Amino acid sequence: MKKRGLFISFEGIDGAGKSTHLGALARAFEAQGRVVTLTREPGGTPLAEKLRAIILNDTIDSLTEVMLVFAARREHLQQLIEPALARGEVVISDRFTDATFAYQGSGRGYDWQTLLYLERLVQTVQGLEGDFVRQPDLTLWFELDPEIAAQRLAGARVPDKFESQSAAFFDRVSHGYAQRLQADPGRFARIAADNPRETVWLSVLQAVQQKGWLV
Ligand SMILES: Nc1ncnc2c1ncn2[C@@H]1O[C@H](COP(=O)(O)OP(=O)(O)O)[C@@H](O)[C@H]1O
Ligand SMILES: Cc1cn([C@H]2C[C@H](O)[C@@H](COP(=O)(O)OP(=O)(O)O)O2)c(=O)[nH]c1=O
Repeated sequence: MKKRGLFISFEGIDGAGKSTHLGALARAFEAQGRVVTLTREPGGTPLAEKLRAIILNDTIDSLTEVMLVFAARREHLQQLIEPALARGEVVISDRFTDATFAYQGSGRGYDWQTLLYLERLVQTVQGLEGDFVRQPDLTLWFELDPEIAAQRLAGARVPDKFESQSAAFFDRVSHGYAQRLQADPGRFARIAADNPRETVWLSVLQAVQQKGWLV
């Protein structure tokens, strides 16, 4: 029998440790016989990757940025995520829509209500029982003090447009994630990302096991 598709997103401020564990989670699912699509936002398709390059590197007005992010998401959903879920795969995405609320909404101060409207518009997809708004089945929120994240990133890689933002910006981004969790607590698992890598990995595994998706 075909397995039900699963959609998992990784969220948190830059440097929180998401990329460190994405591949390991994919391998854990593959070891238990699941087909995994590993992807990221902005990006995941050729067009969305082109938009990513603009979003991450160009200085653009905040509404333009929001629309590019959502355009990339629509393309990503339609071309990659929905087909993979329909095939019964596990889709693991390095960021999804919560990042828009955290970065464009709380970080940059873009109007939250407009983001909610665009989210509904862009993420409405067709299901067997009618249209619904696609959200991840589980969002792993890597929670880390912005000061620690900045220390980890210093020297690790050349910062892009967002990574070079101030600690105050990332404080606001963290509050944005907290607000998203409050609005839909059942979808989130909080990962204490200030722990050593091995402990963080066990928290990731435990969150997925608690859902009954891995043994
Ligand atoms: N638990 C941890 N403790 C210390 N350093 C870490 C930990 N997890 C990741 N790192 C390091 O911190 C940096 C940022 O991690 P990364 O996974 O790239 O974060 P993100 O994908 O969330 O931006 C990398 O240099 C990584 O090796
Ligand atoms: C998905 C998304 C990402 N972003 C930002 C957050 C990150 O700083 C950046 C790219 O994320 P990420 O892939 O985590 O960066 P890296 O490859 O350097 O680890 O895009 C937004 O501002 N809004 C969004 O909706």
